[in-house]
Amino acid sequence: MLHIFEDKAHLSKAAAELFVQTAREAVQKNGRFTVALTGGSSPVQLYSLLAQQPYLEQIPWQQTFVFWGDERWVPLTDDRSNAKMAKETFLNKVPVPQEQIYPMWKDNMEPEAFAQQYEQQLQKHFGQQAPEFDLILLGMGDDGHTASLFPGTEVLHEESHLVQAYYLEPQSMYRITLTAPLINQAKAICFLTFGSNKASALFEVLEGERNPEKYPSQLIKPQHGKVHWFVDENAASLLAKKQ
Ligand SMILES: O=C(O)[C@H](O)[C@@H](O)[C@H](O)[C@H](O)COP(=O)(O)O
Repeated sequence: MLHIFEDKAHLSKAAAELFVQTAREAVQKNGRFTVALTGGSSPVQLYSLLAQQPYLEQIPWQQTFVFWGDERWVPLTDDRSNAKMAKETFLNKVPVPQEQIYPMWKDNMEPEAFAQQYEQQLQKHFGQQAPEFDLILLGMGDDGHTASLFPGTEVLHEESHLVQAYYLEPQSMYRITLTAPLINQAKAICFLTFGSNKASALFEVLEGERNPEKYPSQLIKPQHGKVHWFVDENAASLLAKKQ
């Protein structure tokens, strides 16, 4: 479902409302809310809103469990860390129990072994139930990547694992990512996409020919859940169908 907003401020406010509503419904139904966060610059405004009223008091923080959609394999003190950014913008300011926050990093561990451990943590969290996140937030790069699902990478074909680590040659670093089959089990997914630099990729992903190898965001098609594209007018400028 496509939602076009005037600008980043309106988009972020609507995303905060979606976060609140999804969290409250999940807790009402299942007693807890499980979310995967995105990194990058797109969610910064949303995250700071979540730590402010009225959202702060509307979110059931005690029942919230926080995972990440992807991460750069860097320590939690590194400025490139998605976990560091989320902690600074909201997690350190809200009453979510520390032990319910699962950053994608552990000192003195290899990324591949860590990815396996993260997968086990997810399996433990979901127990007998299918690993369905209540909400996964995603960004999209101007090359059409999402999470750490980059064009032309092996991980795009992963079918058996929930989490993968791999070396991303062009960036000379390891990345950890939830895989597309896991993301697609989510009950709700929300892409945060704004700026004219995203317009061309957004057009290709939503209205272009199917080519997920080149535009990995096309892989994101939830089996049972909903996908919300929260975009601003600049990002939507090349779309023919505006709703
Ligand atoms: O950076 C990350 O952690 C994510 O891997 C990545 O998928 C991100 O969401 C997009 O690159 C969009 O980034 P921006 O929000 O900075 O445009």
